[in-house]
Amino acid sequence: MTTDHTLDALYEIVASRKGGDPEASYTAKLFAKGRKKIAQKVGEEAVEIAIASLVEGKAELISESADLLYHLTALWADCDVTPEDVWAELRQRFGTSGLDEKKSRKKKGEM
Ligand SMILES: N=c1c2ncn([C@@H]3O[C@H](COP(=O)(O)OP(=O)(O)OP(=O)(O)O)[C@@H](O)[C@H]3O)c2ncn1[C@@H]1O[C@H](COP(=O)(O)O)[C@@H](O)[C@H]1O
Repeated sequence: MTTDHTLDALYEIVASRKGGDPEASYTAKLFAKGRKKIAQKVGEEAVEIAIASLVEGKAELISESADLLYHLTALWADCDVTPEDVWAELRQRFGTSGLDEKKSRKKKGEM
């Protein structure tokens, strides 16, 4: 099953930068620095989100969330994980009860 999601599109672009020119692309430079650096960035961005949610505004939370998702796609690509692997895991957790709830909310006009 494929999804049509901004994160899928971002992942494609980010993954395509692997082995690219570090002078031409921040993402290529990040891959060149290695997994430790990418993982560190993911950790930093997660902390920045936590801080933004507590003491900064909604705009900062959105901006930091975008930074985290970008670095997370880079970490997935470096580890040969695809967004679909993660969506499949989420769908499995969601289970049929989640799908039933979605149907029922749609019927009630809540979605
Ligand atoms: N979505 C992003 C994106 N989000 C954040 N960033 C970069 O991530 C960095 C995070 O901010 P920091 O302040 O932590 O950066 P920094 O201090 O320079 O980072 P380090 O020195 O710690 O590595 C910034 O330099 C941003 O430019 C991004 N860089 C690229 N993209 C997208 O990635 C794709 C590929 O872009 P290129 O990297 O230009 O090829 C494009 O679609 C871009 O839109």
